[in-house]
Amino acid sequence: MEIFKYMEKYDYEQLLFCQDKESGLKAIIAIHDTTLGPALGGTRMWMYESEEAAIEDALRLARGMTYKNAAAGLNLGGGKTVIIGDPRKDKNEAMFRAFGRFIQGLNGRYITAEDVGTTVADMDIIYEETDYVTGISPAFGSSGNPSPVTAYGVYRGMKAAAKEAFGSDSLQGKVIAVQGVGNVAYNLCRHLHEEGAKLIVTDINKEAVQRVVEEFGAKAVDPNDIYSVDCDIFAPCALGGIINDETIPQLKAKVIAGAANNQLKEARHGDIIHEMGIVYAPDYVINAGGVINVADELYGYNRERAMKKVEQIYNNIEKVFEIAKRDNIPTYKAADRLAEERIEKMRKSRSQFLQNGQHILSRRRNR
Ligand SMILES: NC(=O)c1ccc[n+]([C@@H]2O[C@H](COP(=O)([O-])OP(=O)(O)OC[C@H]3O[C@@H](n4cnc5c(N)ncnc54)[C@H](O)[C@@H]3O)[C@@H](O)[C@H]2O)c1
Ligand SMILES: CC(C)C[C@H](N)C(=O)O
Repeated sequence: MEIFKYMEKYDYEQLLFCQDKESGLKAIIAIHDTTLGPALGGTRMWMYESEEAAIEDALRLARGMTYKNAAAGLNLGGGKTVIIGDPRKDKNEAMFRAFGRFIQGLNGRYITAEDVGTTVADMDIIYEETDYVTGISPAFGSSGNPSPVTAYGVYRGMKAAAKEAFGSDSLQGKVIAVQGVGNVAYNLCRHLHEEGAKLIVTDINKEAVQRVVEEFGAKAVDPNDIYSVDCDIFAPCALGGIINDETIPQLKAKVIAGAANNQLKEARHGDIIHEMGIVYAPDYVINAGGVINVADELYGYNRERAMKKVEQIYNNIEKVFEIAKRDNIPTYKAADRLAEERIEKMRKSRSQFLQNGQHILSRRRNR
């Protein structure tokens, strides 16, 4: 992989390799763009097949956070970390403390939080070494696990997408196929069940499936069958890349709205579903609830204020649909336009000189 060539292509600012032999830490921090503010994005721990795969994932996810934060209206740039290792076996306290010191060394250019393979307990350890971490325990006056809030945002965005497709945002009686019923989707299923939706679910984890079957009366299907079930809405909440050449011909849903990051395998798949008349709620707009919630910690966490912002995901999805119609483009491109327009406006206004510009985190210290 030609790293500088790749960084230049998507205009990345910085890529850092962090190594600590004693604890086994091998982390890669990617900072994509800090035009809007410090880069905020989670830390993923995963058993990557190669170092190249880890670098690619860090870079791709960091850029995704730039767009997610911009489209959500946050004054934050985009970054992400990947730690190479098995989250079930390779974690230890010294590793997260060493990682916390590396973050501290960046002096606020990057702020971390949870992602796949990391937990609130891990963030609490990082917090021993640095202030630049969010998603820490409520015991510290913080926001805790972002997943239930992400789920609420997906629920709100799904309602906006239903309104676009069916003329009403009510999900009562709608058949919704949910792929993956982990941390986010379990909570999503609860909201959908409470509104009277009918759930069809799948997961490779049988216990997770059993829980939603028992608690929410969901019908279970095999993982390979979820794409072709008769449903109104398909909610991908497990993996990326699941909207692809193999799955698209199977889809019967009129709406795609779910939590998973990077749902389109390639951009052209967004064009194909657009041509088919499927209403697609772009992933990084609908799943921004978690980052909106943790970002509120930077102002001194207030749950009510954070949830009000998460409610706005409904309006953000509507905005995407408006841009798509205005410019006659698919919704995934409209989402990019929403984010890029905001970044460009700020880039221009930032050319003004500002003496003693305060860092966003200084507000947290002064409260
Ligand atoms: N947690 C958050 O706040 C958050 C925020 C934004 C985006 N996301 C994205 O949402 C998705 C879900 O996140 P999560 O925190 O719920 O993760 P999770 O690991 O708790 O849940 C994912 C579930 O998908 C299942 N799964 C994996 N492969 C599958 C397959 N082939 N078929 C069916 N099920 C499969 C897993 O067994 C697991 O139960 C991820 O893509 C994540 O990146 C999460
Ligand atoms: C900051 C985190 C809550 C980000 C979350 N993992 C996401 O992908 O949006």
